[in-house]
Amino acid sequence: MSWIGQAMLNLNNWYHGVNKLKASVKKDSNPVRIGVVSAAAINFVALFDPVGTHPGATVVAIGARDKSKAQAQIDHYGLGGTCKAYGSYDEVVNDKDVDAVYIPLPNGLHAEWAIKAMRKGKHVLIEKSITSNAAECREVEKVAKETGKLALEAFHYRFHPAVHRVKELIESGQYGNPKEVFVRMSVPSDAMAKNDIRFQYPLGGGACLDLSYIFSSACYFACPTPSLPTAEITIQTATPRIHPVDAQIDEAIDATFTLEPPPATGKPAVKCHVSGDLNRPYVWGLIPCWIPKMPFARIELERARIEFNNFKDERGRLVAGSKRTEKVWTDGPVWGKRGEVWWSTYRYMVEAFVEGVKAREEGRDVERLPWVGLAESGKMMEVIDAVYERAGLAVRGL
Ligand SMILES: NC(=O)C1=CN([C@@H]2O[C@H](COP(=O)(O)OP(=O)(O)OC[C@H]3O[C@@H](n4cnc5c(N)ncnc54)[C@H](OP(=O)(O)O)[C@@H]3O)[C@@H](O)[C@H]2O)C=CC1
Ligand SMILES: O=C1OC[C@@H](O)[C@H](O)[C@H]1O
Repeated sequence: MSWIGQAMLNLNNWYHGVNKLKASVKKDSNPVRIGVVSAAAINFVALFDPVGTHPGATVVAIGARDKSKAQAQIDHYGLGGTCKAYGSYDEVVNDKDVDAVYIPLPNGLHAEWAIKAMRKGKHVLIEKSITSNAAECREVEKVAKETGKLALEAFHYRFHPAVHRVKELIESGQYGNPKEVFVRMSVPSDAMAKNDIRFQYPLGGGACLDLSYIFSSACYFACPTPSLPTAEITIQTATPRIHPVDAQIDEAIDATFTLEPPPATGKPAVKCHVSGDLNRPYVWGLIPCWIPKMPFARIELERARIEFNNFKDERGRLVAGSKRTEKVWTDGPVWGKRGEVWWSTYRYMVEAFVEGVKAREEGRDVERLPWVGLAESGKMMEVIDAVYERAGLAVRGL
């Protein structure tokens, strides 16, 4: 599945000449040294590519269950020289030359390895969904507090200036309060193997956890920041489409819920509708639906509608008010002056993570850094648990 993201990124990099630029990046004398647990398909897009243009970070170790797989990734992406291959995840979290660990494991293994890494003194960047369920997320939060380590869910879309601009338009009040939010995300038919990690219950499979952007973005747009962790969220409906070979797996999910911001915000409740599909059904049961559909968010306000196309991946896509289109690629209300037109959502995320790690190590506070706090990640896991319960499916990881 990650090959789609990789193809888009390669095109972007080719268009903007990013590969030449990577060759000329001079690393700082004290970069954040990142180790990776597993040779996951997403590693290039989410980490190797962004680190390639970041002077303050470097990838120093990859551990896979089979060492040759880690070595193959190092060779394939030209990380040799600075990056060690290990035949286990333990070796990565025990490596004293690793400052932070990126965790792109199946969702059901995130909590275990995030906790192990933090207990070994590492900061952690944890792929979405942060854990299998809310209880595990609370455990991650507890260990982050105990160890003083940073733990960040890799919700890359939240670091892009275009998303911040949409949020700014909503919160400015110029169009009134948000009333309804609709978010859709789907994957073309047959894009993933039948035994993909997303279709395995013991690994935390299912559309809710895999496409958790739909819950995260709907709630982010519906609730004034920073009150989301204390909003009242009530699931109205949750309709899964069950995977043909595993009755515990939601291959698709359609859910509605109301989000009531805390009374202190003075904001009214918002109706949310989210729809996620890991295997778009064949048209008339005959024709595979391979045409990519960009992730899409629509926010209905009292006096305008905002449509945000490709809200997840872009690179500054579009922000449309009632009758105009805005394109935002850099800077914005959260970053201030920062970024390049070719920075991916992941590049922005790595920018924030590295700055957060450096600040934590130096005992400094950072101002205005985009972030997804653990209280919010935990709240989203509560929503996903509740959707599973409402759908009559087991909460993952129990
Ligand atoms: N941010 C984004 O845009 C995206 C995020 N993701 C997230 O990244 C994570 C990984 O996804 P993706 O790269 O597509 O997945 P992959 O299947 O490519 O990678 C998962 C890795 O997990 C390891 N693993 C450990 N135990 C098991 C097991 N029992 N069965 C299978 N694999 C195991 C494997 O590591 P080893 O190398 O040791 O064999 C494998 O490389 C998920 O959390 C997913 O939600 C995925 C795609 C996009
Ligand atoms: O970006 C994504 O798109 C498709 C999903 O299966 C994947 O895990 C997700 O992060």
